[in-house]
Amino acid sequence: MTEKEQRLVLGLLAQCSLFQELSEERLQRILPLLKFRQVQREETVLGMGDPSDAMGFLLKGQLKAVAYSSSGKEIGFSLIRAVSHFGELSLIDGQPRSAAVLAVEPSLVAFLPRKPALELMINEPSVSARMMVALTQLVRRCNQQIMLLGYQQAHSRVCALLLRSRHEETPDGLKVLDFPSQREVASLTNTSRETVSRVLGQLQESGVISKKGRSVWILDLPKLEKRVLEGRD
Ligand SMILES: Nc1ncnc2c1ncn2[C@@H]1O[C@@H]2COP(=O)(O)O[C@H]2[C@H]1O
Repeated sequence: MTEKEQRLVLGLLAQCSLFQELSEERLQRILPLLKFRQVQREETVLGMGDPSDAMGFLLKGQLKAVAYSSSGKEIGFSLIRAVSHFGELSLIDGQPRSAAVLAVEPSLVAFLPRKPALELMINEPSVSARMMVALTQLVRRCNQQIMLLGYQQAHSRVCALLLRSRHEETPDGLKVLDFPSQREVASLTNTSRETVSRVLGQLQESGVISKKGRSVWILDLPKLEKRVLEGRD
């Protein structure tokens, strides 16, 4: 790796929430232990049930944690956005991988082998404290996902996902940040891509949202909340 590449990777690693309080010198010591992998869209990064040999860091791109039903249908657990860690669960409990991790788009990942990853967590209190926060957030997101999947109508599940997404106030309405592609929305809401397209179309027609390409704005928040509760389809 050239010096320029090293600086680039260090800058990306420093953005990972686990490393917010680590010195640059400590991060530099991690660098030579990392194994990098460029992955293509839909490529498997971690296999569900595989033994844990490393912890991953998503430096660029987007991944998703999924499982498959007995009929082979993809069940989306969560999207993983750069820069963040993944593959921490089997590292901590020593059990097989709890989900498959796939690339949503071309991505760059770095793997820290199991032994140094565990040493880092044990020897760096800030990393273990931040890992606890990350695990707490994971439980919260899982609770939200359980609530979302509990809605009988796909319409409500898609509306709930819209509500749960991060928003930003803009003059055009509440902009939904990082709204996933219709394929990923379908996987996260346990429905088909066609249904997602239909629901978004209906919401747009009734003035609840507006859409331009992949960008979505919420125009009528109370109505969207009502749609979740109504379970309309
Ligand atoms: N519900 C979930 N939400 C977010 N990430 C998950 C979820 N389930 C599993 N993962 C991630 O997918 C990874 C699969 O391998 P691990 O079990 O080692 O660690 C897991 C987490 O990093």
